Amino acid sequence: MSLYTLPIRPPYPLITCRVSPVSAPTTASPPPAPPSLLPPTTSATAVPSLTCALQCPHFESCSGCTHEFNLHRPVIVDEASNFFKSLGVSDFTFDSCRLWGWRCRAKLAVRGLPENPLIGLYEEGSHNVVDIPQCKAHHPNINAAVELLRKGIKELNIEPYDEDEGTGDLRYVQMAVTTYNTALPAAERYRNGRVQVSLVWNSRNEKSSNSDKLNALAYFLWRNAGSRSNLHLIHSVWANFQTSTNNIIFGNRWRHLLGERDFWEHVGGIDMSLDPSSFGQANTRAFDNLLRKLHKYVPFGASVADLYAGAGVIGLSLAATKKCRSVKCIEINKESRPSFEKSVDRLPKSIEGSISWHNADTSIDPLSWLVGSDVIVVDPPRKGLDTSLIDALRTISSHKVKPSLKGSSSNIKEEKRPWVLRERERAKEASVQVGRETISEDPQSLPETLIYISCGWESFKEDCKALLTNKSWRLEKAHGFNFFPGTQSIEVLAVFKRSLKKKKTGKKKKKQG
Ligand SMILES: C[S@@+](CC[C@H](N)C(=O)[O-])C[C@H]1O[C@@H](n2cnc3c(N)ncnc32)[C@H](O)[C@@H]1O
Repeated sequence: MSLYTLPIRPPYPLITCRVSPVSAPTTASPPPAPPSLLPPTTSATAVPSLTCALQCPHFESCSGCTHEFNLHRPVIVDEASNFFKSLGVSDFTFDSCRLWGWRCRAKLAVRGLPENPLIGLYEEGSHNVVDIPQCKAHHPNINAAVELLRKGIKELNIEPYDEDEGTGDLRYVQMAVTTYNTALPAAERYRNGRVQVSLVWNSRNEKSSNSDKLNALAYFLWRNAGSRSNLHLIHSVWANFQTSTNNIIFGNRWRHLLGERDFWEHVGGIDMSLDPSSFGQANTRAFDNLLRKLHKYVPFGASVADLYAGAGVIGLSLAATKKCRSVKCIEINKESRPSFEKSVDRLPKSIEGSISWHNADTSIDPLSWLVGSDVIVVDPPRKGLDTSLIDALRTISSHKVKPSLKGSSSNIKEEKRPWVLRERERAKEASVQVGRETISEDPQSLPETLIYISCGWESFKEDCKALLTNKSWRLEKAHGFNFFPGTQSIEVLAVFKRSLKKKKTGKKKKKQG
């Protein structure tokens, strides 16, 4: 196959259908369904479910999607709506977002043989890899890049990884699409996204014996679809080195091989740099919708703590759009730091507040991150909030914050635990401060707003109940976003307000009359 015939255009139109508040879509037109995939019915009543049907040939063999119909409204939306209603929030909204071609970031296993590589996801409950060349969730250019990779593996005799033997060259590939291209009209950017390819190579480093093959594969991709080719599909090629026999996809060593080093995306009103080693949201457009909704709940000039921050996209987006007095981002993965630093450099120069990023574990000494901020944003992994953070949030109202002589620290019980002191010291050393530290936050203030962004519905429900049971917080708003169409997962944005204790005045009520 000639490379110039690779499908860079989506086989189906990219459609967004928006539903808010919870109701059926009215404007979506479906992708043309391959006849063989249509359910055996022609009745008019079947039309609504087909309107938003997945129509993917890999459905059922691949574990990526679990639901074929009504992509615009996962069943869990009803449950979420009822859950929030039971907690007093009856105006839960759900944004259906883009239904096909939404995944801009995919990690795919590479198995099989050089002449017949399998590039895809594991079959449910097994380690058998299913090839998914026509995945309907992937941005179409991820599928195009996968086809090019497959061709390279065959031509260059690259050995896919053999899990049982621990042998082979290529273990996984991460494909991430950037739609940041200011040379194109805005309406064309998504469709013309370019792919950053990260090859997870089964060797310790770039000097290992199979590194010639790695370079040959990288050059193959670049020669055929890099910036000098007619088909500029590949943004860059990276290598990650991993020899461990566990299930962890990435090793610690990353090398940029070809193409642009920096990968930019425009979300939440800012330009954001994302190295392949940093966490990035898979559904870029839906994330942008969520960020724009989130902005509404943060007052201008607020002090914000962004916990589980990754490269700090939420915090930086708030710093730029809400002119925050201070923003501190807390993240456990040190690899996210360079992306944060590059993104800060692109913020408008007019931003005057203090911005910092801390390489720290939020579960250790969480109170120290909460005090001094007006708004806390948490965006934990699927397992939800760390117990120590929930405890700190639940008891925060009872912490007495007295003015200290230096005015620089709160009077929360003097810390003596050595591991906490060590973590504080380490986090201090590994932090990045931008802007004026002196105008930062009011060390006496306690947060009044908690914004919880969740990708794990079950853990969210537990955390939500835990926050509400002792009445330290009340739920004010909740919104859902279709981050993962084809699955039963949704992303939730929930806004909590801290219940302020009523002061006892000591005055007796005057008797009437
Ligand atoms: C769902 S991601 C969100 C990242 C970021 N908010 C974004 O949207 O790009 C969760 C992040 O939490 C980080 N994380 C996990 N456990 C953590 C912990 N105990 N302390 C701090 N960060 C943690 C992960 O490394 C990951 O970057």
